[in-house]
Amino acid sequence: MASIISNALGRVWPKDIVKKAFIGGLDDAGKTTLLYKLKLGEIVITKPTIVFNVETVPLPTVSASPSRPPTKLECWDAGGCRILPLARYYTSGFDMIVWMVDSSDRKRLKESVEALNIVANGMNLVKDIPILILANKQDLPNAMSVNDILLQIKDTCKGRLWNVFPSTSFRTIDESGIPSAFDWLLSAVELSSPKYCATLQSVVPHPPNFPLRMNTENIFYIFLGRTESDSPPSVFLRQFHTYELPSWDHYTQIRLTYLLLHVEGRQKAKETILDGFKNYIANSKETKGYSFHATMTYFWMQVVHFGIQSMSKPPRQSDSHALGLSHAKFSSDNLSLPTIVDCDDDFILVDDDADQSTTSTLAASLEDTGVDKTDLDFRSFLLLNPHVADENLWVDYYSKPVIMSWLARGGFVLPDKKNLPNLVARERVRVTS
Ligand SMILES: Nc1nc2c(ncn2[C@@H]2O[C@H](COP(=O)(O)OP(=O)(O)OP(=O)(O)O)[C@@H](O)[C@H]2O)c(=O)[nH]1
Ligand SMILES: [Mg+2]
Repeated sequence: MASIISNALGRVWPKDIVKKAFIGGLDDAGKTTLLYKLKLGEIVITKPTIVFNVETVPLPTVSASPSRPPTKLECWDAGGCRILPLARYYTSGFDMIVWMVDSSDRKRLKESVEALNIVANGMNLVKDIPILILANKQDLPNAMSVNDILLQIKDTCKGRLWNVFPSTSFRTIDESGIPSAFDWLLSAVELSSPKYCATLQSVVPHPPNFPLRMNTENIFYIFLGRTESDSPPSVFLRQFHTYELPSWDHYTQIRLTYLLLHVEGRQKAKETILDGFKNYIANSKETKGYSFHATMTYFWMQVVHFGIQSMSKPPRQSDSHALGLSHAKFSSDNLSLPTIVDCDDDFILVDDDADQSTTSTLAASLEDTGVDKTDLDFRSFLLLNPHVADENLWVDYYSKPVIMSWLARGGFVLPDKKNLPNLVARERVRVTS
């Protein structure tokens, strides 16, 4: 009887989901302060933690997020001084790692990265779980930027889902950067779980540098729905080459851009996308009323590429196999963070991809396997980059007269409002005082 009542109550008031987080970092990084900020909503006076503080706290979320199943975090706040050498004995059964860096302590960044390396890579138990790096104490004037920290840490996190977010406990929760960071982390945890397809409704990350415009959320859900009935990548790419895609809308162009960047690497894909889109519009029956726009095409290529790089994770091996791709092509090296070069078309993220096989070869090889019915990585990409659903994203970068000019249509024109999204732009994601 008791169980019937508890089941019925469970349906009306679903039980909280509890995820387990390992909160690590050097001593003095601000781990305990964060823990009690989450627990009590205020700053407490801390002493160096000897072993662990363990508290279950409500998940801080971005207020604009649609409702997730109620989620709590069981946080294991590890003492930076004494526990890190012993961390390997404790880090089992965790769903995520939160790594805190004191952004104001430039001298100890290397030490922090080395400690993270021990925790993240020194033990099998946490090999696949996502890592959120909090660039903490952003309220201090000399704080290092997210980008400084990201560039130091990227090799340590290679091959897994990770991201760096700015944070401070010395602001209100809404202004602390913490909700966006944990939104990303929970999405990453869900994406790491084999069950994530069933919980899509609960995952709408909001990367802090791309706030969602009104209506984008609805379009985003439509996009997610479309991934379920998408043709396999091989068929889709073949249709692109034979000018037979069923539609030529924003979704189609984003998916094409995503697949081509993934498959060919940025340098080769740049050509395929610019020339290919131009030819497609000229030759397809579905493109009446469209004209090729070089700057817009380039703009979206940059946004999608930035999104792929921000995911910082190669497709799961099983997906690569399902897609009929060689593991070498999708090795984590290929998707490591890019180098940033300053060249004549703004700051560009560059992949030095050695493998430059053509898309049509890929389409053929994918088709040979006959097993590429899933397109999970594009779904993952959408989940972590919902802003790509916003067809008007260019408005933040270009004024209308510039983007509508003949010059911009015929060739690439730099934005007149702000730089194109790139790793450098992440620096601006700072907590303002
Ligand atoms: N300015 C600033 N100070 C912070 C912030 N977070 C924590 N602190 C301060 O940093 C110091 C260390 O904070 P703790 O939370 O004890 O650091 P911890 O990482 O738990 O340190 P251990 O327990 O020794 O590993 C304290 O003086 C905090 O008040 C922040 O966001 N901004
Ligand atoms: Mg502590």
